[in-house]
Amino acid sequence: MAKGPSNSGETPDDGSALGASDRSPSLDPNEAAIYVDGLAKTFGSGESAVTAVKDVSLTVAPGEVVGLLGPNGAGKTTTIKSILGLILPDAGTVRVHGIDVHANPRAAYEYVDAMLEGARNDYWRLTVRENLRYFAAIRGQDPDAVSERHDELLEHLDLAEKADTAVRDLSRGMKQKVSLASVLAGDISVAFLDEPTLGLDIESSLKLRTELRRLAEERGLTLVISSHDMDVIEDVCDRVVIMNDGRVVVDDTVEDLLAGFETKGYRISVRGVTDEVLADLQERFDLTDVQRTDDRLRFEVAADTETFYRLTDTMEANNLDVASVETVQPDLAEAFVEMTNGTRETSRVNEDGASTAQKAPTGLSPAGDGGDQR
Ligand SMILES: Nc1ncnc2c1ncn2[C@@H]1O[C@H](COP(=O)(O)OP(=O)(O)OP(=O)(O)O)[C@@H](O)[C@H]1O
Repeated sequence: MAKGPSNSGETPDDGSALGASDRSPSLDPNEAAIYVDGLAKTFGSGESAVTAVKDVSLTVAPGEVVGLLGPNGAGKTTTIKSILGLILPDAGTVRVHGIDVHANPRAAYEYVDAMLEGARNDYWRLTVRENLRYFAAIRGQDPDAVSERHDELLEHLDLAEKADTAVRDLSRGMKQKVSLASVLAGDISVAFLDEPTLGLDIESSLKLRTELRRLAEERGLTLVISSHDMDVIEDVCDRVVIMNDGRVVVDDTVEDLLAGFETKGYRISVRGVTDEVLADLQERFDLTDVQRTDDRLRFEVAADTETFYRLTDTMEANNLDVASVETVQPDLAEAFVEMTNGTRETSRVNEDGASTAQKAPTGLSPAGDGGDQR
């Protein structure tokens, strides 16, 4: 079993925060598996200073699976390394299961591990099982005492047959799974996984997603996953945190995030459209991907329900023959691009913050209640 919330007997010392923000995450620091409040970090000084993280607050409940996304340079790695105690922030509090990571790094380290850069953490000359034993041992566990759990892990990750093979002789996808198994071998309760499905074929990727959900649901493992594969995020994560320019710009369930896209799209195919009618439609509606073939016109249109009815009325009034209408659902990849390119992200945190917090099944707050993000 993954370790439960703080059993160290340590009482969080709220006064110890490094200039904690007045915008505190809603989950109690003792209840949260991960508690970050007002995190800030600038590298270098003077003209060459780079502010990597500006004022990041987030909480993750035990057993929750969160996707951490953002474009290059958004501040994800700095945030993760700060939670792991690898970077000392300029300001902010970071706790793992109630333990202040910077005041008590060794105690916090008992609970947390990370697979940050793919399959680099393993010893390629050792066999798969030897790697697991090694990583359990450096976490202070007797490898013989946990061998049954390791067998189970190997079984679930489809690595049992390769248990006695040297890691260097495995395929890239297999190495990736060994890397994950090594992180989990130490019986930690919080894991950061960077691109966990990289190099896996579809079947292995799907199996791994199922396994990650099982570990979260059955063992209460808390996971923070970053991936460029939005399908993985959609499949595995309860919640998505999107960072941009050193800040959290979205903190929401995948479902609510997509539901927030009021304007869905439609793909329409229609006959009998003259150039004049097309010009009129283009002036009145947001048509994209317009293609004409023979007598048929195909286009996409971004429209809420009301606009869609106005469009169908217009088409009817012009005696157009509608051949087909399909809805185009927004997906997470689209949402991500919009949230990190446009201005929408700031309004989402500011306007939706409170209501999202109520809707979220975990009862966690989104990215604080605005504060400096305004
Ligand atoms: N050690 C460092 N020294 C100087 N600048 C740094 C350092 N680490 C990160 N940065 C800068 O801080 C900003 C945030 O970087 P960070 O690595 O946290 O972003 P990221 O979201 O993880 O990006 P990526 O997806 O590219 O890994 C970037 O502008 C980066 O160049």
